[in-house]
Amino acid sequence: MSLQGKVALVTGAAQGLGKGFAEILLKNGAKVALLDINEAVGKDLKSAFDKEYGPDSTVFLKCDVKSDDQFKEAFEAAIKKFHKIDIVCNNAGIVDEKDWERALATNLGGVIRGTYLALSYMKKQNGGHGGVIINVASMAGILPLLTAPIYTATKHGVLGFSRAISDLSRVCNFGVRINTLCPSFAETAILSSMYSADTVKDIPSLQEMNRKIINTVGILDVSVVAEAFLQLATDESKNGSALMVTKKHTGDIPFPKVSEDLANLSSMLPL
Ligand SMILES: NC(=O)C1=CN([C@@H]2O[C@H](COP(=O)(O)OP(=O)(O)OC[C@H]3O[C@@H](n4cnc5c(N)ncnc54)[C@H](O)[C@@H]3O)[C@@H](O)[C@H]2O)C=CC1
Ligand SMILES: CCCCCC(=O)/C=C/C=C\C/C=C\C/C=C\CCCC(=O)O
Repeated sequence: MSLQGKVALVTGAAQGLGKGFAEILLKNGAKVALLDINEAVGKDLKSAFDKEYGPDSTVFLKCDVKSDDQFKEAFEAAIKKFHKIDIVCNNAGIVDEKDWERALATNLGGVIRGTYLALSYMKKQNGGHGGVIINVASMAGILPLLTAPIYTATKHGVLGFSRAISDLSRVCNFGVRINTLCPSFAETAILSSMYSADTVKDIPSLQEMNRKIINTVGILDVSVVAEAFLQLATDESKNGSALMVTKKHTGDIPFPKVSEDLANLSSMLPL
């Protein structure tokens, strides 16, 4: 699928991976609605993008993904500006092991809200013309990160929700592909939480353990994760994929698609 003339909406777009996703979309000819809770950083990024891609290629919309109202208003403002939406990336996420309800509402709640809103605008049954949703989980959606159990739970939730809703979208012919991105550690501000009291509380040995984990698995460049994101957006054979991105390998996690072949269900369960 060519991105020329397509319209995308990215949450948590002001910095880090979201900024990388927005930039690769712009480089490939899409227009992008940049949503973020951080207005100052988001507006600075919009100004930088204006110089490179022209002022009509992006819009910055202040939006907290924890708020139904703000999220809906942002979708409406994006459609008012660009007249349609083809691609939605639910990327905003935080680490907060102390206020676990905030972490859950942001990481999992934000993805669920964003996915339902995207479907309501894009699915064919509502008069939409289809599209693609990319939800950002993490390798911590597949493996446990012992220093961040709440974060791990939210990302397992993102992956589970995305797999189920993508099966539903496929079986019900919504015309919307839904894929999940599962990166390992990448070079962004969120990594500082690996060494902060919010994550490791007052157990210094866990900080050392985090250092060892990161030294062992390495840190990805944002551009590598952005290329993987681009695959999920443009490759129309990717529908219900969960793409893992590590220093060694980028590839689909080989989950079975049970909804397409219920006949193999019993062989997958210990019944
Ligand atoms: N950097 C990494 O090592 C990895 C990050 N991820 C995930 O990638 C996503 C992006 O993270 P990074 O770019 O690394 O972090 P980051 O901290 O650099 O960027 C996160 C962005 O989300 C925004 N944000 C936070 N709460 C928000 C809210 N309630 N509403 C709207 N925007 C909000 C922030 O203002 C910020 O611009 C997150 O979901 C994270 O869990 C996944 C795997 C690895
Ligand atoms: C709490 C900080 C979160 C940082 C962002 C993030 O989501 C990073 C996740 C990376 C991996 C998490 C999963 C398990 C950790 C253990 C081994 C990692 C093996 C992955 C690999 O690269 O081979």
